[in-house]
Amino acid sequence: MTATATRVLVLNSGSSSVKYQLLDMNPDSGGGPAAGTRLAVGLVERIGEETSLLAHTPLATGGAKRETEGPIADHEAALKAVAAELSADGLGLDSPQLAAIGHRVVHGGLKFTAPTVIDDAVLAEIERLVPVAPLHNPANITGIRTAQALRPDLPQVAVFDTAFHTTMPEYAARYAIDVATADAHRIRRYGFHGTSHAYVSRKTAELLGKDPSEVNVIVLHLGNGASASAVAGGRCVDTSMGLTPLEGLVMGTRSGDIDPAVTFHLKRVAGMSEDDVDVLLNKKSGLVGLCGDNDMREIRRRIDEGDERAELAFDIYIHRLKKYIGAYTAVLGRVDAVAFTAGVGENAAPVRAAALAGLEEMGLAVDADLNAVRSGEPRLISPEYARVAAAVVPTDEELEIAQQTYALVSA
Ligand SMILES: Nc1ncnc2c1ncn2[C@@H]1O[C@H](COP(=O)(O)OP(=O)(O)O)[C@@H](O)[C@H]1O
Ligand SMILES: CC(=O)OP(=O)(O)O
Ligand SMILES: [Mg+2]
Repeated sequence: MTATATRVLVLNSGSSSVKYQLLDMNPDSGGGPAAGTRLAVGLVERIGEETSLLAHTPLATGGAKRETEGPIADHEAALKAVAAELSADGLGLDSPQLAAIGHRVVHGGLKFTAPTVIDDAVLAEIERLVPVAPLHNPANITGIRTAQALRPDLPQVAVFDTAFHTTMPEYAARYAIDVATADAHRIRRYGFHGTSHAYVSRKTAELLGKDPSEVNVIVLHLGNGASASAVAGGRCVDTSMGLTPLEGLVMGTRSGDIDPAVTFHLKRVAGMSEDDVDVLLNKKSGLVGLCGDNDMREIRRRIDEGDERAELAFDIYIHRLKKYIGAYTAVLGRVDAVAFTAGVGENAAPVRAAALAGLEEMGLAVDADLNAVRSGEPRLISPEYARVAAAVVPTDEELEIAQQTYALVSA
């Protein structure tokens, strides 16, 4: 790495999307903590469909957002299209200012508890974990391989969703199943979205004017994938996702918690195959399974029109969320704040209002005016009298990945 190489490209490859940001980590910082100035941001959606969309905004040049629609077959093609967009703005991957590429990797198992420079052995381990993150790790691997091919000389860093959760106590991480079987197959609760839970719990402490070590926070990361975590003094003590990102909350297309006997029943009685059940629970369940839509905007629109299926889906989603708020209040003993984040948590005021409704005895309340505010900034939505703060705290997985990546390669 040269002294002038202060930029980091972050790739957050999801099952059908890639989010990316190019950041400068050291804009004349005079040795202070790497801030992270965004030079370009973008998103490729609906990869593998006819109507893929690449939206790219070159912030460094002050250029407007450019949207390109048309089929993008796979993650490799998506990354090459992103590289071409960056080049068009003079921000190409060939830049000597690029210090590293940081990758979100969803499953890191037990081995990876910190950001890691990727070599063949690391890549092999991420590959070994594909069966426990089938929607995510393959996309992450393609992202890494494509980036390596474009810039073989650069450090590629993996930042794992699971890392933040490795502090969970054994009694929260273990399933109550035969210990020998669990250990032989490394079956335990790993938890995901950790980069977001870490970032948001820290930002929530900041919003309260406290040090992270002083506060207990329940973080509700509600995106398409969704998870809750209980964070005590900056350390994760429980989280809702498990061996895979299927456990826990009701999600866009995933069932979340379910009696495992449902799967035996589907195979023995309904005649479904292992793969059928996998697809059912991961892709055809959750909100989409309940009402045909996984986008909360569309669900709210349908409810406003009196659609009962959409309303029931919403109620099931909220009921599960409430159960986790209650459970994590008990786990933490004292809660200082409940923080909503990610696409639904940051934007859907009715979800926040419904999730906290009736929890006054637990010290929780929502101020309707504050809850209606739209802003990209962390903000309180609880009235002053509430014993527990409720907040909207926008997540920034890409910034967190960039900071962790830069800290590792510039050390
Ligand atoms: N304005 C909005 N109102 C309600 N829900 C929204 C809004 N914008 C986005 N969402 C929800 O956020 C989801 C995407 O969240 P996001 O955190 O980007 O998910 P992911 O990273 O899993 O793709 C959408 O599926 C939609 O349900
Ligand atoms: C782990 C996980 O569920 O990620 P996402 O929300 O990006 O699907
Ligand atoms: Mg996400």
